[in-house]
Amino acid sequence: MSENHQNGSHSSEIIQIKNLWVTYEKESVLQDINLTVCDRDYIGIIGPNGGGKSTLFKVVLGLISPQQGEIKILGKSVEKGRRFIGYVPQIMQFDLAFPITVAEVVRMGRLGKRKLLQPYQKRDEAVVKRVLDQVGLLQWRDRALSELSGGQRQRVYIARALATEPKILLLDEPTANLDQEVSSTLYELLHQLNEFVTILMISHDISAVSSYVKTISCLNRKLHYHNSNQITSQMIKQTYGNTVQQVVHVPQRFLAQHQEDNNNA
Ligand SMILES: Nc1ncnc2c1ncn2[C@@H]1O[C@H](COP(=O)(O)OP(=O)(O)OP(=O)(O)O)[C@@H](O)[C@H]1O
Repeated sequence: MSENHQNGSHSSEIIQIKNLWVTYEKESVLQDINLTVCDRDYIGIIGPNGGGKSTLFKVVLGLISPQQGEIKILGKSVEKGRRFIGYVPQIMQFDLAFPITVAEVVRMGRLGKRKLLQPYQKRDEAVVKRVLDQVGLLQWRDRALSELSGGQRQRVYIARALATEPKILLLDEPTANLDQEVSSTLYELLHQLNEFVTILMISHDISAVSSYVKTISCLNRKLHYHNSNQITSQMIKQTYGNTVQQVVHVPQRFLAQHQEDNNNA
């Protein structure tokens, strides 16, 4: 069963996941995951700690192999298709004492585009300039990474992912440790990038997610895709298995009324 686009609103399929199972030490962390991601989708993936969100990204990136199931990226195997993915991991551990400039970090995104030991080409520099401009940091290109704020650094890592010229961006908790205002600016940036790139974003910040993404997937070992960005109390209970306020502290005003909630009212 395909988990999304049952309305047939999009055409080109970017990622297809079918009957995917991942097991660590006899414990199934991902159970029969089915998901179709289409061009320019912007999917927020929410779920409890340990629900398998990062594991899902790792399988899509080919960092771990599933026990069962199939993944296609632009119709290709993970091995061939992952070059179309730009990845922004959960916590970027850069030693800020290391003397590296913003442009040098972003240029790392071009490493996979060159032959070993080949110097950077003019085209690499043009891409670095373009993506720094896209994230609003062109004037910071020669500054040391350590001089930037947390929000600006996150933009640098997004620019590094964009420098790979991806069709898909995977972001794992991009606003972790950022305050609300900086997070909002980052979500605005992602909204702009979504005009030309498909986005899958893991977040615990479910009230923000519902404001910015197009659709939501709830993952707690099993995946439930919702063809809407409206979060209902039923979705939260289904995913977190408990009452909403106890588990995720989401203000009631962010919860859309589910059809059954309305019927029961
Ligand atoms: N390499 C591993 N070996 C064994 N168990 C693992 C491994 N990686 C993850 N796990 C376990 O798999 C489960 C899912 O982990 P995962 O990191 O995918 O969850 P998550 O939803 O991303 O969690 P969080 O929101 O806390 O980041 C957890 O119980 C975790 O302990």
